[in-house]
Amino acid sequence: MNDRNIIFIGFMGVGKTTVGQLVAQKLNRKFIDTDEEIEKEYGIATSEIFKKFGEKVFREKEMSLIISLCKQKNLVVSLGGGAFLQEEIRNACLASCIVIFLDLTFEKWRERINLIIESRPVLNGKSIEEMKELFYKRQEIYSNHHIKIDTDNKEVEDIADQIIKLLENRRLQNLVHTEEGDI
Ligand SMILES: Nc1ncnc2c1ncn2[C@@H]1O[C@H](COP(=O)(O)OP(=O)(O)OP(=O)(O)O)[C@@H](O)[C@H]1O
Ligand SMILES: O=C(O)C1=C[C@@H](O)[C@@H](O)[C@H](O)C1
Ligand SMILES: [Mg+2]
Repeated sequence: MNDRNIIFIGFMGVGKTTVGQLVAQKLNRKFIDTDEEIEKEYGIATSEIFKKFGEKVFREKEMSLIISLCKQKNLVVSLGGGAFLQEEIRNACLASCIVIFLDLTFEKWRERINLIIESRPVLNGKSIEEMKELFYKRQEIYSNHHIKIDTDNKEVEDIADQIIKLLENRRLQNLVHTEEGDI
């Protein structure tokens, strides 16, 4: 496996934190969840940060944190679901890291709403139709990725194993290409 950071992107609740943590553990890499890092810094939950300081402050923190993480190596990083809205973040991640998009259909995502609704301020007060609209609107920003993983009906463990296998295959392919290029 090369030393580039592995970055997880995707809509709120698709499993970036859960899968990212497991991938890091299996690869013996340090894991960072950007939401958790920002929460640690403020000592309060994301929804409280939004309420007290506003979304703009959260997004600025998100930007400086992710840009600095992109300068490091060997990390597994799960981004907040809205981080890729910022072009600078997208560009930095795509240029220096392996960006993995965890995809989930809206039908499967809606089965998870109860697990996440309380802690995601962006979903707060939205009707299911509004959430659906946001879900589809966000797909465009997630189309900026290196690897896409369909996660419908898959266990977290299987998703993590699939990702590790894929990364290993890519590494082997790159080795072959490099050797061919050297001849
Ligand atoms: N493959 C899966 N199968 C079943 N449940 C899952 C799966 N992946 C994640 N979950 C559950 O869905 C919920 C949301 O997962 P998680 O917090 O990892 O999402 P996230 O992508 O990090 O969201 P956010 O962008 O808001 O940080 C959790 O309760 C988690 O246990
Ligand atoms: O999709 C979003 O805009 C967000 C997702 C969460 O991970 C948090 O970063 C925050 O709640 C905003
Ligand atoms: Mg998360």
